[in-house]
Amino acid sequence: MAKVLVSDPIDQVGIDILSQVAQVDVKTGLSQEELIKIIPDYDALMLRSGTRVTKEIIEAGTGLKIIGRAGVGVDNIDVPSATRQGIVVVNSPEGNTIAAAEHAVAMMLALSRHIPDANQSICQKQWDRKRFVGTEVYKKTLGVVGLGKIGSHVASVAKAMGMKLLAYDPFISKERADQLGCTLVDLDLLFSESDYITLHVPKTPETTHLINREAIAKMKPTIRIVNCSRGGIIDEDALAEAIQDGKIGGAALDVFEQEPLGESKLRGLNNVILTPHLGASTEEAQINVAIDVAEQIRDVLLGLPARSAVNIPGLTPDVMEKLRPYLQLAETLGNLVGQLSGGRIDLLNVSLQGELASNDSQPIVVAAIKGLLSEALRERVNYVNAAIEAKERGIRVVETRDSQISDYSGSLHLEARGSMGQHSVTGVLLTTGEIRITDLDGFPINVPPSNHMLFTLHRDMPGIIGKIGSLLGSFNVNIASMQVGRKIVRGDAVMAVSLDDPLPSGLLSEITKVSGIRDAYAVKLLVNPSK
Ligand SMILES: NC(=O)c1ccc[n+]([C@@H]2O[C@H](COP(=O)([O-])OP(=O)(O)OC[C@H]3O[C@@H](n4cnc5c(N)ncnc54)[C@H](O)[C@@H]3O)[C@@H](O)[C@H]2O)c1
Ligand SMILES: O=C(O)[C@H](O)COP(=O)(O)O
Repeated sequence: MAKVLVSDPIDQVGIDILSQVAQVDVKTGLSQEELIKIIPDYDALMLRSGTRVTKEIIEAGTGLKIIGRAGVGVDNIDVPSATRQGIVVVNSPEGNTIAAAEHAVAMMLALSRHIPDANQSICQKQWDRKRFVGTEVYKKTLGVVGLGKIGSHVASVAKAMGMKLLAYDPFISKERADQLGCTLVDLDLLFSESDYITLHVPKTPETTHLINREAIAKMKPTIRIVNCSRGGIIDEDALAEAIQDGKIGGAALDVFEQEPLGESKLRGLNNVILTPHLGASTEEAQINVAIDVAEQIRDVLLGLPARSAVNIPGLTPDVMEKLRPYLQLAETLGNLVGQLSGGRIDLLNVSLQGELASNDSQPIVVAAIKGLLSEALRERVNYVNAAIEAKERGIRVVETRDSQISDYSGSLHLEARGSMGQHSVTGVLLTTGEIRITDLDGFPINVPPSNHMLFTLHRDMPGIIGKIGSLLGSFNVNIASMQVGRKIVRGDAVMAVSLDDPLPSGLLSEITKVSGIRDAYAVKLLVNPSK
């Protein structure tokens, strides 16, 4: 039975889903060393933002197939290392959107009406109404930085409260901003015109310290800043200084450069509200993310695709069902062209022809690369790391589509070029789902792939087929089927022979010595025996 480690608190509903297919161990608060020690035992890891999944943990997790983040941000996971190791990383992109957006709105209103300070004062038995006169958000300008899922919801709620909306998001269309009632502006204008700023961007090199001394200098002295996105988007020292110097009106932060928050100048300042990364902490959001991620872990452990993988294209089960035979076709052809080419490959051309050209090509291209590399990398290559392995090996992958080309309803053509020359193969799927190899190096053939195959390039002349047959017979190798493809009579031809047995060592070189044989290739393909 598969084993899943849950290293942060997640809702029981997630544990129940995982328990259908795996032994689930919940061990929270582990140190890096403890995690490194136990992770080799597990097939899957499920976590929130509390666990840092470093390169060392990933390298120790030799059995890991999937890491599931019960939330949005995967910045606590070394995704490139997971990808290199072929581990799928999944998250829940929408499960906590509403929770985080509502927290941002709550922070904005709490800042405006001094709610935490007023609460503290009344708890200290004071009745101070003068000190806590607030401001209304109605008719004030809110600058939304990042108009994605959370930013959009905040914008809609703010609109309903009568706020004017400015937005900065270089990746969002004017139409989308218009739909939300936001005016898209540049950052400088957003800084100078806003009464409130709310941040909803991922942490990237561009967004790190987006709110710094220079940015603060452009803002109104009454500005209130809310950050419920990621720590580090605000320069916390610059912010604390600006609050102390009265250069801004206030700030509410849910996320911090270091979490848990250590020594910080922000603690205890007037007009500053701090919460311990509570954006996603609602009952509803925790149920949503736990179900979303646990289901994906369960599916991957059962060999099904994940719907929200961050390091491979997410495929819904119905799309996967449709694509599965094509992935098998692409992998088989990739494996075949890789073995024909041998040596170092520099270029793989993947051409989707006919009806196949209308499919989502990315998984098909990845399957072809996986097949190509499987000779060298065996089970180390999978759908997650195939593209990165190809890149690291200097293999340029070019994809073309032509809906006009195919003789069949849809075909896949692969061409590999490398240190030992160039080879091409074409294959199709029959209506039964079976694969046919329909072309090899430009010669038309029609053969199903089989576990043991022999291909020759030879001169089309009398007697050559008989000689190959006798040679195979003399080594006790049984022929299952044989076919010759040629373009002109007595020109060049290819022979595709399916064998019941592997080619014994030494036989291939005997075959190449037969007069008229230009080249011969022994190929092993992984073929489902039922097909
Ligand atoms: N506090 C919490 O508990 C909590 C909960 C959920 C999400 N989050 C965080 O909130 C943030 C937003 O999440 P989301 O689900 O809305 O993500 P999202 O991907 O839907 O939206 C992010 C938006 O930021 C925009 N963006 C990217 N780079 C930008 C840049 N340089 N300048 C301006 N805009 C830029 C993108 O175009 C996108 O529209 C993320 O950082 C996420 O990790 C925090
Ligand atoms: O990225 C997220 O989903 C939020 O930061 C929530 O993090 P959490 O799951 O640790 O609450």
